[in-house]
Amino acid sequence: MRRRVVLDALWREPSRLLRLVCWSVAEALPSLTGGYAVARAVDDGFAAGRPGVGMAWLGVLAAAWAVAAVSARQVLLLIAGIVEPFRDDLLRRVVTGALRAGRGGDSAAVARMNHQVELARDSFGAIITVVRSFVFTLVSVAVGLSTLAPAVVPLVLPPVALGLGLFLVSLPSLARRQREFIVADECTAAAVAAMASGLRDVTACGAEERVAAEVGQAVTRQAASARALARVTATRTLSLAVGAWLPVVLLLAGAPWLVRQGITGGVILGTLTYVMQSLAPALGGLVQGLGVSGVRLAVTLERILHVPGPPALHGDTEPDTEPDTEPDTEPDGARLVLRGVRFAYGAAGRKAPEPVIDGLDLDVPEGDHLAVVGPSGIGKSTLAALVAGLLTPDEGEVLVGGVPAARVRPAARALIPQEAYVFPGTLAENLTYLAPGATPERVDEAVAAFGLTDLARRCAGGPLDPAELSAGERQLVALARTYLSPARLVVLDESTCHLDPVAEARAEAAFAARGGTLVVVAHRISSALRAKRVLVMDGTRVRLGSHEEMVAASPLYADLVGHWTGHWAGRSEELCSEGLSAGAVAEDADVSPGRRPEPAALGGDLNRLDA
Ligand SMILES: Nc1ncnc2c1ncn2[C@@H]1O[C@H](COP(=O)(O)OP(=O)(O)OP(=O)(O)O)[C@@H](O)[C@H]1O
Repeated sequence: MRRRVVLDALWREPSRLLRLVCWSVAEALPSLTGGYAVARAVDDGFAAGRPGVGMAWLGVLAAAWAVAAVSARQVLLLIAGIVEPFRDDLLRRVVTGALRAGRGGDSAAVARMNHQVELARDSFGAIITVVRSFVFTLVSVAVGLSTLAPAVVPLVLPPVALGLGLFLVSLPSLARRQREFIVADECTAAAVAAMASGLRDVTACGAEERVAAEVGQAVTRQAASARALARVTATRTLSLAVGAWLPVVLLLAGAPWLVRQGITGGVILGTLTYVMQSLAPALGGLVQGLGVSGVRLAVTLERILHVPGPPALHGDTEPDTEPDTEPDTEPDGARLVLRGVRFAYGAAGRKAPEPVIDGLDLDVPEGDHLAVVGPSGIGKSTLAALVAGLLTPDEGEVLVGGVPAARVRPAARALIPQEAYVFPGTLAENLTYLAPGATPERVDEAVAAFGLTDLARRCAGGPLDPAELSAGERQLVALARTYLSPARLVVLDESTCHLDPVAEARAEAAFAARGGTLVVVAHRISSALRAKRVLVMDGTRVRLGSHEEMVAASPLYADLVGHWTGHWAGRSEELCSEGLSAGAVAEDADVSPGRRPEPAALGGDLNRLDA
């Protein structure tokens, strides 16, 4: 397919090709006459004491260069006449393909392909130029040398043939490495572009480490392919050394022998001119041009024409690096199902790491309100990231509305991490970032529901300076933003940790009343009390049930509740004196039967209990 497209472009207008051959002959005149003119200028002119004759031969050379300059212009126009229709043909295929695939509106895909078409066009033009130049130069030099002195031909053409052969032998592996490098380069560019365009969301979701690891992987892969390419490029340098410089060495070393054969100094100088002025640059251009443009043309044509190629990077063991084009899917509701989920941090190939989550089954029906509790470092945030599709399980599956979490349309679910993200814009802009169509009434409702009225009054429609907001205010903005969003699955990963208990209760109540499925990684045990069900993570064991069931069934949970109770029993009086709602405090301080009061020493923060 690729070969046919290229040959079609070359043979589309045979008369143009013929004219190109003719002008190429004219352009190669300096290569044909250069060495001969120099030899004659020296032997018959300057060395023979006839500078006029010498200058006349140099004049012949100058005339050849003048003809070559005019011819170069014609050659350029003729090559453009071949290359531009080639480009049009490719572009037509791209646009037609996009329309047939029903991607007429995907202007970004067409623009990307258009860029590939431009690359293919430039590469094709470069290849025609260097191959044509090398062929005509080689033939011209061979003719010129044979005319000048057949005895020097064995010192020049065999090394050139050897160098050319070496290059052609190394070409497939050079092409493969070059291709790998281009693909790796594109992967890095794609990873960085995706990161840059989604920076705000990356920060908002707390996915910095994961994204940095992904981009880092792409950079490492590119560095490896660059090193591999550099190694093969050394072969290219060797072929240039043999083809372009060995004849020079042979001529200089063999000069005494040549002189004994009756070869004059002028002829040796003329032969050196042929080698250094014509052959070496032409061979260099060929090696460089085919090595870079040839491979680029093959790769871009492969993309444009959808020809399946060899594995993209580093042989068969490497993962496929083609961008994942599977579209995001709208989930059917917000039921959350985990089946046999196992997840461990650590790079493939290293010693198998301990799983953070192992064999987890969980069914959270739509509309449920689940609190996740457990000691610090047990895997609550990992579970939240799996549910939000930021991590993919090593085994098992995480389904949201029947769709694998990583494939769920981003707008359908939201994860709010501890570190809330507020950008420098107005409060309204921050709140409607995930819901651009939200009415002012809805925004006011969210402002009231999350206790942002004071902040709204303070900034009076002006821009927020995130650095001037307290950590709690930033969390309230992030919570209200998600509240307004269309997400049906909301995961709060300790995203209320900077709020006081009253504000936390108000925020969770707002989300519970909003509908959809709510998963709260609890920062305080009061979150668990408000939830319909509690998931207690204890090592890789988990228990699920109502608060009462968990108090009875899980010693760890009973222990956590006990610590919390003791703390808040001591804090309630203090909170009342700070002017907080007595009802809210009473709710927070409510002690259900079965909770063991403990001293206040550990405070209300669940994470202060170690596993
Ligand atoms: N990016 C990572 N790479 C390697 N290990 C990690 C990574 N993130 C977390 N871990 C490890 O996984 C385990 C679970 O971490 P996770 O953050 O899920 O716990 P957690 O229960 O949310 O803790 P906390 O309540 O303190 O936030 C910990 O041992 C942690 O060190």
